[in-house]
Amino acid sequence: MAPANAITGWILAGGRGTRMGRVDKGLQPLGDTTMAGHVLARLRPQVGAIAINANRNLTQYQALAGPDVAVVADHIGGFEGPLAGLQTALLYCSAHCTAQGDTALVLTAPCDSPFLPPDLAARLHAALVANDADVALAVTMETDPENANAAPYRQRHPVFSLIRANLLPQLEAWLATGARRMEGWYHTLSVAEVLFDDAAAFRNINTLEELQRHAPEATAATSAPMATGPKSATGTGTGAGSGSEAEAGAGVGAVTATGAGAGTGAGAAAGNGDDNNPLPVDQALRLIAARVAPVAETETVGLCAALDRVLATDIISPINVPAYDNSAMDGYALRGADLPNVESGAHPDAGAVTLTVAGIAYAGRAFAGKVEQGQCVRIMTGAAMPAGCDSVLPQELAAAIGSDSDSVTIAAGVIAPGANRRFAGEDLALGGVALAAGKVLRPADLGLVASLGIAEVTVRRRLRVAFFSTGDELRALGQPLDDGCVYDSNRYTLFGMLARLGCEVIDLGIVRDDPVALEAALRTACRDADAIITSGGVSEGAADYTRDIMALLGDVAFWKLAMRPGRPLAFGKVSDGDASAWLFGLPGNPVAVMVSFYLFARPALLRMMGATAVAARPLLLRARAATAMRKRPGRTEYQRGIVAPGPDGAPQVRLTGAQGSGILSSMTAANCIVVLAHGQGNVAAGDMVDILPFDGLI
Ligand SMILES: Nc1nc2c(c(=O)[nH]1)N[C@H]1C(S)=C(S)[C@@H](COP(=O)(O)OP(=O)(O)OC[C@H]3O[C@@H](n4cnc5c(N)ncnc54)[C@H](O)[C@@H]3O)O[C@H]1N2
Ligand code: MOO
Ligand SMILES: [Mg+2]
Repeated sequence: MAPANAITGWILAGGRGTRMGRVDKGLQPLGDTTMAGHVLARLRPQVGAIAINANRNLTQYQALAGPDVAVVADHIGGFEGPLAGLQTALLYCSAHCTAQGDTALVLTAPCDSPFLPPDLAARLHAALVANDADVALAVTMETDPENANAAPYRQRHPVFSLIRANLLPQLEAWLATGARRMEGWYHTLSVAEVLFDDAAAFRNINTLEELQRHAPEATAATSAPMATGPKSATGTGTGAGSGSEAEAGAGVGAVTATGAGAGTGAGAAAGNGDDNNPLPVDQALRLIAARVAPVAETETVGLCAALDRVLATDIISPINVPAYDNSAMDGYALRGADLPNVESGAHPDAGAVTLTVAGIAYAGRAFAGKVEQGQCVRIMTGAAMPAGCDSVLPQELAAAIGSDSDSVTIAAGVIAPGANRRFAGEDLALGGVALAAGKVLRPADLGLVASLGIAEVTVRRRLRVAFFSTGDELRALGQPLDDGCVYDSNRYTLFGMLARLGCEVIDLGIVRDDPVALEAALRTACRDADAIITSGGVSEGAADYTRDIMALLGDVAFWKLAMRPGRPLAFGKVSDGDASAWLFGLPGNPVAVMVSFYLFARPALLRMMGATAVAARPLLLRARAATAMRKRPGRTEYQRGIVAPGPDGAPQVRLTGAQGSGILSSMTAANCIVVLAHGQGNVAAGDMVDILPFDGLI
């Protein structure tokens, strides 16, 4: 078979188009066709077959490409980036390509690179064969446009690669760790780099402005004859990633960290989540945060019912609060210009003035007249400032009050002009954002909304979370405790943690280590819930079917995390027909289930509830260690602690005693978790450590 025939051209058009305002990039007009149209035209002569990998507007792509081109959506949903696109390519190839086994090859090209070289396939193929590599990818020499004197550097373009289709199992294993960057996976393969002279051929178009600018050139390019001719390949190596959006937007690494409690500290090595390379906590947090999204549905509820719910839309203040300038004190409203001049005399009485009381202003009953020079008004806290007045003398600061309360004497320097006056709108300004969407409504927020005269608010619907315990050894309350059995405590801890978060809970009970029962429970949970929390069965036990069934029903990664407790964790999406739910498979040990919940499930559930990233992040504080603490570097440890004021009044923390992950009493005794960072070693008494206080967390 001629090399070109063994190659399936795979146009990566499944991105979100984030940098272009979320438009479907491939369908953006460019010259005489669309961006994907150019890529198609340039790839077609180079390959045996061609397919477009798109996640939106599949019909339009089909119309653009014609009937001989397959249009294929990602196998895993959620716009997971080019590596998911590549997985789809390899799956597609195993089912549809004429070539199979060693000879089947996929050539990827992003839909936003309309100037790709006409000899891309030929040169990558020559290098792949010459080096007996898994992948051949394009490299260019680039110079820094900001610094003409800087040395040129090698730029790898992983989205322009020729890859063996039989690498599907390796790719799937890699994806199962949650990793999504093309370059990351390529580091595990043998890669041949091919240096192309024409760096401009790999330009990708990221903005509408660039699209317009390149239009004339693009039109010319499609009609130009295609040059061919392989050049020599260079060996394997590493380099920087391509600037293509397809790659940049793909990796979960592009998502900002979610947070506290991660504590990887300096020197956290990148792990992929297996036994030998446990995944650092912050990486797992990022992987999870990159996938979950808030539920879309909202509801409008009365103010009291909104407590602990998540605000769905900004609350814009319909009024100024306070609505009018008013007094902060009971006393005398006056004109600042009438105050005695501090400089006017050495004798304390020298600068005193006496003002005539012209009337009285109550909260809710304003003084209607105008205050003239030399006058003041007796005023109560909250009463509107009388016209002409800008300052209030608290009554206890008056030097003297006339016998009929008809005058008040003020000494020099007692108050400054403008004192004790509250301005209209100083709390909340008319038209301003009083509360922003994503706020978890607390008592102060209810009060603030009420101060605006607003009786109802729009909140996200409650999150529905199903949960169950797994394990044949578990007994429900009320059952006799047979030999070798334990009462199911995790379901009660989970109930408490979920209820505190304000979730609608669906308790699916204890599920035996039986594939049929586990599958039924997961399918039910998928249909009824947004998220599923299970405990147990995520480690390696011989009797555990949990992992197999989770994997069967969804795209679930089983990680080993660099943390203790809570080392094993399953996370992913399980589906039943159209229904799907995010699954958090927490470890069975009773402390591990809680730590994993607070660390991973809680922030993700809060994000799904619509809370802002900041609200979802647990708060870490510092406290002094009262005693030494043993700690092994290379994993984050979550020890149970009791924090209290030390001899100097500053927070001081001691451990609760035995820290085994089965010792639930360590959690009940604790009022905080001591978070010992990934890189940290033993802690000496007196060292400062991070703590996660339970108040606010649980
Ligand atoms: N060979 C290895 N063994 C284990 C590893 C490992 O990495 N390699 N990890 C250990 C760690 S760490 C944990 S944590 C556990 C997690 O195991 P599973 O998630 O598979 O949980 P189970 O085996 O089902 O149960 C563990 C433990 O917890 C008790 N349990 C479970 N559910 C409940 C419940 N609802 N209420 C009360 N107690 C429960 C269960 O009886 C076990 O004692 O794996 C280690 N092993
Ligand atoms: O997660 Mo396990 O609890 O570390 O013992
Ligand atoms: Mg187990």
